[in-house]
Amino acid sequence: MPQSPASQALTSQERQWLSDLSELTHCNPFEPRRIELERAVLGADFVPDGGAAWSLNETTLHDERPNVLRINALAQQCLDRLGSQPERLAALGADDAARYDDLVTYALYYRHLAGARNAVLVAPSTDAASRKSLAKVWRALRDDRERLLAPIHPKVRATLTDTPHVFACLHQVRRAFTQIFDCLIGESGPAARLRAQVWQSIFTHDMHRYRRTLFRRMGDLSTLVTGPSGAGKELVARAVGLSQYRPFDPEGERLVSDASDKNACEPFVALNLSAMSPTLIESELFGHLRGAFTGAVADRAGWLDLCPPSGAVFLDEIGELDPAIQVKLLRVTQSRDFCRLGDSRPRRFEGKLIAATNRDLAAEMRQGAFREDLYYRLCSDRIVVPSLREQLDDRPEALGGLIRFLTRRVVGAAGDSDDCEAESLAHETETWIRAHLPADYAWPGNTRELEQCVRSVLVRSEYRPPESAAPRHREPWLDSAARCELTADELLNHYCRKVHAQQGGYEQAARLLGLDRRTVKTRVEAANTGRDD
Ligand SMILES: Nc1ncnc2c1ncn2[C@@H]1O[C@H](COP(=O)(O)OP(=O)(O)OP(=O)(O)O)[C@@H](O)[C@H]1O
Repeated sequence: MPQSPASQALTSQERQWLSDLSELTHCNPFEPRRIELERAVLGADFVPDGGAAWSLNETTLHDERPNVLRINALAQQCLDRLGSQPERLAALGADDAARYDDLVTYALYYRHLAGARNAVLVAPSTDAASRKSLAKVWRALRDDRERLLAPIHPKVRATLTDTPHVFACLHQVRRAFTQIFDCLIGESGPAARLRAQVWQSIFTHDMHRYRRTLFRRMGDLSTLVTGPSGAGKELVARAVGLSQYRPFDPEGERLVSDASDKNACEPFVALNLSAMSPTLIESELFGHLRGAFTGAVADRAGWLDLCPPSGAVFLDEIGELDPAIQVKLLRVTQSRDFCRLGDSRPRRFEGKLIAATNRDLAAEMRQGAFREDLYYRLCSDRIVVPSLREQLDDRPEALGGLIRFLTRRVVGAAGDSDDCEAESLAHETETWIRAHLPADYAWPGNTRELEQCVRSVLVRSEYRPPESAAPRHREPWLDSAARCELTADELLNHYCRKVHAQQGGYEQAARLLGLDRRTVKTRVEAANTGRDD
């Protein structure tokens, strides 16, 4: 068997390039580091595309980004070159073989799993037709991988990951990417950081370790999603829940524990605790035996029972949970055990628990309204969802992108004429908002409110904000200006920021202010860094 360090099969340049590509395949695609790795892999071929991290916009789909297309082409060239020299592959040591395997995995992901046409593969419930497509993709990927790895020395090849696990991981990556990239939209810094947090909650910060061992254990960690109402907590929970690892069974050519498994429910079940009585919550979660309470006419399995190992139960508004049920839930988070109402036989919860709240759970805990031990069980993996206001403070232009996304959803854009309809509604809504709402409007209902605003403009050509949102806070810098406490520079910085927020872009603000775009940007950034209001 060839020894790792002695292997001369790769030149040092090739080894470095493969190492960079390997890092790229294992990094969080929503962190700025991903862009740096693209730059390292592409060298002079890298094209700056303006983004600090991947985000959805109307023109670029993730697998159509120019840098991704270039990396794909380079990966294919490298595969062709090494493939035409099997004697070099036969001489690879274990470390180099692992690097080469990452190249193969990368190329096969883009060949077989990425791309809009394969969206059917990642749908949560799998019908017969999509199972057939999945089996077809599996066979193609397996055969390609076998062929590409065949020249490697058998003993070295045995150290590489087995193909079903590779396929299961790639499928999971595809599902997670779709859930995060396509559903959690927003071009601001806080929205980008949210996507990165969600990816990390699924795969942790170390994808190597995740693929080696953690993929089996993530269900043991509960996730807590916090943030204001309507900001997208359920969307985040859904993204995490639907992106859990599902092993692949090569015999049955299917992902294990899919919705067709006996007794298993859908992989993501959401319960809104604030809308249910304590008895109903217990019965829904834990299940009950016949006669356990008035109205329990038959035995019933709870969602904790029905949830498949790769699924998730989402408890919305966890802050409202009755103290007696908190105790039972604590047991589930500690030992995964629970009993049905009226039963003493312990049962096991196999899935993942995700909870959300818009309350300050730490404060509730200090006041004794929420159990401390349960709080600490839940908060090891916490995702904080930013408010819409935070997103717009960071980047006022993000409003346009969000409106376009929501109008497409409202109009249901599917073809060219629907697209035009959505575009015109988006324009109408944005114009209305900029003309009628203050630039610093608080959006107390967050993205949900923005969606309502889109609908309202569609129906009534106007939007009436809730009364509670009407009183606006007065920006402190205006008071400082009235007291003549600001320097001319500070005054101009704040004024530029206000105009920029109202106009929604640097270009427009520069026109109105009679300044050049760069000056406006510098002054807005100076006002933001000062953060004195
Ligand atoms: N980042 C986002 N991208 C796309 N849509 C979003 C985003 N955030 C929120 N939405 C949309 O806003 C609405 C409210 O989202 P969601 O129900 O997830 O909020 P929530 O924080 O769970 O609210 P609540 O606290 O009231 O339960 C949904 O229609 C959702 O699709």
